[in-house]
Amino acid sequence: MWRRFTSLPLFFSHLQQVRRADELKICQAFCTEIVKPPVEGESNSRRNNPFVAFVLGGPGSGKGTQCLKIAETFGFDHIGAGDLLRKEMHSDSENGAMIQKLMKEGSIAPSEVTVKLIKKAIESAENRKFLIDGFPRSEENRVAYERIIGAEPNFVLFFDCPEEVMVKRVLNRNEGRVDDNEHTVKERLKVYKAITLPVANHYAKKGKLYKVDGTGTQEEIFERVRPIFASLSTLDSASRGSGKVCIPSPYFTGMLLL
Ligand SMILES: Nc1ncnc2c1ncn2[C@@H]1O[C@H](COP(=O)(O)OP(=O)(O)OP(=O)(O)O)[C@@H](O)[C@H]1O
Ligand SMILES: O=c1ccn([C@@H]2O[C@H](COP(=O)(O)O)[C@@H](O)[C@H]2O)c(=O)[nH]1
Ligand SMILES: [Mg+2]
Repeated sequence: MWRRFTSLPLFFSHLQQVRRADELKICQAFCTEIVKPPVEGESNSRRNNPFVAFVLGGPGSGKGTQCLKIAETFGFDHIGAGDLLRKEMHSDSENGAMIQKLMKEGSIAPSEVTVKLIKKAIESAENRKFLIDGFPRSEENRVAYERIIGAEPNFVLFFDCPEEVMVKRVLNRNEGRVDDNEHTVKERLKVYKAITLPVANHYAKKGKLYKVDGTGTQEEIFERVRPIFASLSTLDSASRGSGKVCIPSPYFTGMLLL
């Protein structure tokens, strides 16, 4: 073995490499491995694979508010599924009336309509890092997205918030939304518990769900979110070339209780 090393420094550098490899294995055992976000100047194949974080939580849990902060701080594009549908509703689209009716009822639009709008938003963006806010709303949405886009999200951010807090926030929101009223919010909560929470559970089982306490001030919540995205940036530079990064698992809180 000594013959392989012509000098003592070379031998110690080999020992260091072995130690780093061992440390990496230990780190991987405690981490959720996700594909790292693309960086400028990368090869086309990596750039063509967008980095996607789904953002889920009940109505009024603060998804949109936090997405704006994440997008601004960490350079993501914010795609609000509900925003895309509202834009479609206010356009001359053939689906406008159907979307308005579903929104008023607190129901979910057909997957093909929503996924088509999301796909268009991803494809027309310069950026390759996306927050997809308020989607998927159902298992059917999830399956349609993964089939049409051809990939799972890199991870899922979930805002956990008590019902009474969410209802209060929705009823205080003053943006002229057709669904910001007591009747619709009650329907939306039913749909959320029955149809959307199973999607969050699906990703929790896969180790992709990061649950964040959605109570407190907007700033307090963002301080809980920040380390998740900060670890992506830090590990991105540390792992350049490997195509993978790890998010340390303290943020992973496992299954949601239904
Ligand atoms: N931490 C907070 N404390 C108090 N109000 C908040 C907080 N976060 C957001 N809000 C306000 O609550 C309302 C709902 O927030 P937001 O629109 O971000 O929720 P959402 O999860 O996107 O809801 P929806 O699913 O209905 O789109 C907004 O008026 C927002 O300004
Ligand atoms: O994937 C989606 C997202 C939204 N909707 C409909 O829009 C409203 C409002 O959505 P927000 O994300 O809260 O803005 C929602 O209640 C659904 O009716 C949808 O169908 N599919
Ligand atoms: Mg929203």
